[in-house]
Amino acid sequence: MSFVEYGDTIKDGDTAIVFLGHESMFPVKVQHGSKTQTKYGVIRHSTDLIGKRYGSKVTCSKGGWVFILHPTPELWTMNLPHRTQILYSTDISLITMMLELKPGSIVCESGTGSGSLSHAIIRTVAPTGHLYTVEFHQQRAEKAKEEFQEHKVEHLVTVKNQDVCKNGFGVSNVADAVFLDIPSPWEAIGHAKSALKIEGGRICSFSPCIEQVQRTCLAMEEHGFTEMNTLEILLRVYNVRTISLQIPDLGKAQGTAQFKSGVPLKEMVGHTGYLTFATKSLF
Ligand SMILES: C[S@@+](CC[C@H](N)C(=O)[O-])C[C@H]1O[C@@H](n2cnc3c(N)ncnc32)[C@H](O)[C@@H]1O
Repeated sequence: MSFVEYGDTIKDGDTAIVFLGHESMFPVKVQHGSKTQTKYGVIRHSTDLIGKRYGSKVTCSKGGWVFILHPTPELWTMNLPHRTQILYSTDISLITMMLELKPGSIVCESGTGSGSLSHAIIRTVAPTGHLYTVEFHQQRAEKAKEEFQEHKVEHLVTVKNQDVCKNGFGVSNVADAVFLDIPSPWEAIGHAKSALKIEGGRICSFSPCIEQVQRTCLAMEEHGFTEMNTLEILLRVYNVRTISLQIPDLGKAQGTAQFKSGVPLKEMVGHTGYLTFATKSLF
């Protein structure tokens, strides 16, 4: 198993996703001799997991069953241990598209945080690209490194434990794209410009507050970035329901009829943050 290559069977040392339902799943580190408790009973790694195919239905000790899924960056985002606020797949998908990331891209990111975005970037730029990710909190940087090793993507990522606003990304003129998710991104715009390729590239900064966006835009302008654009993405989820409606009284039919209808959820995830994109141009 690796987060960038699909493996058919579950192996000792893999990170697998135990899927109990859409609202209930968790990651598990597969280890010979280990056991995992679920509400359906125990899963014994040696007999129930190792050697089974990913996607298998596994019966737990109390007779209930779960699916064991191959990890993906999307599942990891939904299940990872939170050490910070994280970016979710809705924002990540826009970031990936607007930064024009693809296999082979070189990307700089700060801060690493819980590694949610990092895993998605790594999967996109594999097998020939690279992510340079900078995190000034020592334990977070170390934990991220450890997870990248466990997920067998360490050859695609370099973790640096330093302050990006003071020391930058540790690389010059190599990046196709730079992503910032830090409280004062305007202090890192100069370093982002130096990390980007001489001939140009894309930058994105994520900030929850509009005042941060204003300062970041001013800094981007000062450093000659162009095509500046700030977007906010809101996800509106619809439930498909069967509803009953009164039949209009046109003289014949009476009563109610049943229809399928798409009904938006009463509550939706609100503002996460503003995404400011810009281009480093040669001129
Ligand atoms: C909100 S989290 C990033 C979450 C990440 N995007 C994810 O999806 O998991 C922000 C991180 O930036 C780090 N950070 C803040 N300022 C920094 C700086 N100047 N240099 C490096 N890291 C910084 C924090 O320690 C924190 O871990």
